[in-house]
Amino acid sequence: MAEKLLEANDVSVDFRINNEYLKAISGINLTINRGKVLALVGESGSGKSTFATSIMGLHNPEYTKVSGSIKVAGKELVGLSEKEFDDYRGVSVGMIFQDPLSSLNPLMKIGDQIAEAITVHDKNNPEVKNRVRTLLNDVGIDEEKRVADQYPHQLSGGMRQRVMIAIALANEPDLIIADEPTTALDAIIQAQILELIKDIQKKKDAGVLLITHNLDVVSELADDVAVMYAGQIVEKGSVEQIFENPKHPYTRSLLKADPNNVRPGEELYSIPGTVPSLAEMDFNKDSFLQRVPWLDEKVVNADVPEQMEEVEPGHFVRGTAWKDFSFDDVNRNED
Ligand SMILES: Nc1ncnc2c1ncn2[C@@H]1O[C@H](COP(=O)(O)OP(=O)(O)OP(=O)(O)O)[C@@H](O)[C@H]1O
Ligand code: NI
Repeated sequence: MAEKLLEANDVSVDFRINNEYLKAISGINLTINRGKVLALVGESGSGKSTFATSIMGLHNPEYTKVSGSIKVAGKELVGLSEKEFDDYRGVSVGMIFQDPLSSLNPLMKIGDQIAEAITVHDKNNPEVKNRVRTLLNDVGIDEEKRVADQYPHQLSGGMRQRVMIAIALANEPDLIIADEPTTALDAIIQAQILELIKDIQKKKDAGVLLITHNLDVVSELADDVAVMYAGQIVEKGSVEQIFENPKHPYTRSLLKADPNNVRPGEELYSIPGTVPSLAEMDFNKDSFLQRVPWLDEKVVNADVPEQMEEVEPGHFVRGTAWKDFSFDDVNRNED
């Protein structure tokens, strides 16, 4: 049996807004095995970061409720105190954020920040300096001595992201979460950083949760894909299943709207409508159907079975409306 590094079962997150709790994600079931990359995709506002943040224990408990079960390397995280989360964070799981500049301390030298990430958990380690250099080397920085003495603003965006990755790796976590790790970088640097994440993942045999809007990146890096819409997983499976045999109309729409697929001279398809706000969400329905203009109201408003349907081994789809869809339907006009 493959070792499960992440097991999320029936995970929900509610945010308190104006004294009322609103659900942002609901019923999330996802697993990542050792050595595997799971890509989480979906439009802006679908709940991807809300899920990632719950694994890191970074939601403010004063206005956030996380329920269900999230196990990392077998350890239950839901219900941990902040102190317990502090001991866990960075040790079993490391996170790479989109914007390194806002996550790094502007007043602290790079070497000291990496050392801090190590020493938080092993304060008297005499080898810290060496370890910092090794980490910088691991993320492809050759001039590790010079870089260790610099401040974040003295580095390029790509270098800063490498430093962030070094920090995420400081304690050799089994699980790495990368939330849009390359969005702020230009194309060449993006490719280098992704290559780096892939190398590290292979070398450490880590599990990776990769959140990205770039489906090319997904097809290159991911083993499995989960598609999120309006706070729920609407489809999941292997990367081949999702790309070659997409079932849910949302998955099909996302693939069709992929800018990597647009041919020269062709206009890029954009999905009509928008992702619902938290107040508008209905977790008993297949929310995406509201954005399919030609669908019958009865179909749109039908309640959806709680369990996803397994359409082929390991390939799961939410709801039933997809059964009536052909691939061309995504394209269909109202007439
Ligand atoms: N702390 C919060 N308080 C209230 N609402 C929140 C909070 N964080 C996120 N939300 C809401 O939850 C929903 C999901 O947001 P989330 O950031 O998880 O989406 P996302 O899929 O990561 O989007 P993006 O691709 O833009 O990063 C959105 O409607 C967002 O406004
Ligand atoms: Ni996000």
